[in-house]
Amino acid sequence: MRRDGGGLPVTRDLTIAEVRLTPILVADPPLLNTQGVHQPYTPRLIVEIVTADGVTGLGETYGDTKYLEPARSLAERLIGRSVMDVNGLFGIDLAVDASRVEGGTDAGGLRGAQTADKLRLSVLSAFEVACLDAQGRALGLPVHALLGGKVRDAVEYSAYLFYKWDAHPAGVAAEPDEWGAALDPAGVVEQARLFQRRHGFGSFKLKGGVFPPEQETAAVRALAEAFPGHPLRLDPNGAWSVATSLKVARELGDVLEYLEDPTLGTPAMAEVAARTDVPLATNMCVTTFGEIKEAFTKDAVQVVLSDHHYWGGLRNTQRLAAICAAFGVGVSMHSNTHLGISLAAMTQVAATVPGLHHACDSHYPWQSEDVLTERIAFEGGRVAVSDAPGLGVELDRDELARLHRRWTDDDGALRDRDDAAAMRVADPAWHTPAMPRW
Ligand SMILES: O=C([O-])C(=O)C[C@H](O)[C@@H](O)C(=O)[O-]
Ligand SMILES: [Mg+2]
Repeated sequence: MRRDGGGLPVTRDLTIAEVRLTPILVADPPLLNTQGVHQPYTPRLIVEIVTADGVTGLGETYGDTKYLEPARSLAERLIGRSVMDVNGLFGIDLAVDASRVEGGTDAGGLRGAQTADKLRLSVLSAFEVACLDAQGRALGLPVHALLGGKVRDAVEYSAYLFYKWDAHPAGVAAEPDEWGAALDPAGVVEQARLFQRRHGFGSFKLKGGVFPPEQETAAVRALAEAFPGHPLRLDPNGAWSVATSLKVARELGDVLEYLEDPTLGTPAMAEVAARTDVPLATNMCVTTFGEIKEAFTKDAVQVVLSDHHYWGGLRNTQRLAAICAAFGVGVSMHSNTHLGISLAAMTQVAATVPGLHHACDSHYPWQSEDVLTERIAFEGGRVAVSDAPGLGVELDRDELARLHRRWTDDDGALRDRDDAAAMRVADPAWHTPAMPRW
């Protein structure tokens, strides 16, 4: 218990008095993936949980409409509960509209199967993080201490390379983009050099599934020549058949740290894994606890990329890491257009995971806008683990208001991320590709 200067216990009223939900639209460059291209602005939801004596905890999650509806219902039901009652939070019967999700895939297929429970957890995770942040601020402890303590002082991230255009299509309102185009091996290497110069990253992941595999293989070869000995990954988001996956694994086996989701679904991943020594990583076929058994018993994946948003928060991320350790499966982190609150949360939990042997993914360098008073810095590709109370970040209210105004001003076209629709602006004939594409 904290004590005041005279040694007396300080009592805190940790009852939740207010919950503020702020949907925002943040700038996103024209990054290409197998579904299409990123919209010029992407939705996020910022959660603030305020205690009776004025401590505010921050959380962040996906901001599409399907997340906002359950978030609003949850926010109302939290008033009067304690920020300490995180187990109780997960026990709240949070009804989500299953018809919106069941049988579908997440983000047009980039994040695996969508289920009502995964949607529920993706919402709850932001509230869990906000509760932990509030607890930490109230108790004067960093979130990692609330999670059992850090086992490292810095968390390594990888450069997340994308094929990209130099700008969004003509006529589309967008923020200036200083990265330039990357549409061939030379462009990819140039982008990697920029990432290394700006942030010191030592490992590189290329988002693939955009061009035929020969072109992407050539880009990874060019990276291997430019950065000899550095860990490299290629992630086509399931765009390849088993045969194509095996061909790429043969051609790049000597330079790849792992291949990420070369093909769709656990059975196909297991087939690939059985016939190559290249480790397979996933943020698509193992995205929920229910998917673990089949994948691990079939030895379909060797690395799971956790994402605290859809796995249901920081404590579930620790549980996932423990299960992976028991099965000898590696663990790392998936990332998706998140801002600094989530990067701080990822860093706090990653600091507590003992067997984290792979650099985590982060889109953060692509996000030119943030809602923090101070951006989080990568030094030598690492984020220092904050020991400040809570997540160790502060909200920039003016920026939050500005990005929220962008959301309210939007006619609804951008409030639900749709990479295929964004691609149709440039190519009206574009449709979501049938998988496997190659
Ligand atoms: O598979 C992955 O690593 C991702 O899903 C990350 C993102 O969705 C990425 O593909 C994107 O945003 O285009
Ligand atoms: Mg992936």
